[in-house]
Amino acid sequence: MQVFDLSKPVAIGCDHAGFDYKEDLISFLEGKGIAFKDFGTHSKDSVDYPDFAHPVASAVENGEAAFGILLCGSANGVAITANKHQGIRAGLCWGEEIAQLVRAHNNANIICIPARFVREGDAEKMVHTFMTTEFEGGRHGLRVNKIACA
Ligand SMILES: O=C(CO)[C@H](O)[C@H](O)[C@H](O)COP(=O)(O)O
Repeated sequence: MQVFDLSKPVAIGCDHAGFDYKEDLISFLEGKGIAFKDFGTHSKDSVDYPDFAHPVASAVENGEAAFGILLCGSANGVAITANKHQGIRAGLCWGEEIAQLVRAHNNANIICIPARFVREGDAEKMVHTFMTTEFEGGRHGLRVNKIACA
């Protein structure tokens, strides 16, 4: 099922801790024929996660990207950063069920993956689940509508 507008690229970014997983997820997207925009980082050299999380969040926020994938060691840094952006709902996911719930209940538009705490294959499964799960709306829509601050 296509949930996101995949005529737009997927925005993906990470820090040094997420670099290997980002490369794996890029291969995963390529294997599915899904376009992506890689916002870096491009090596395992130590960097600061906000420098990569902000551009990914901006791309999703301004409609340039279908959805976002962010990775760092714990995923807390990228999630906290991305959620500073209006219209961004970035959810920290560590398993397929959480990836399903963050879409179905929270209408998340960025998945944040803790590379140092999940297996690479599980990251692929979570991204697949995230991008194929529809938002349920209903009572969850009422709640999501209450998230934004004026
Ligand atoms: O997990 C992170 C932020 O939430 C980052 O990946 C950092 O890398 C993490 O804080 C660990 O930092 P380090 O410089 O790799 O020791």
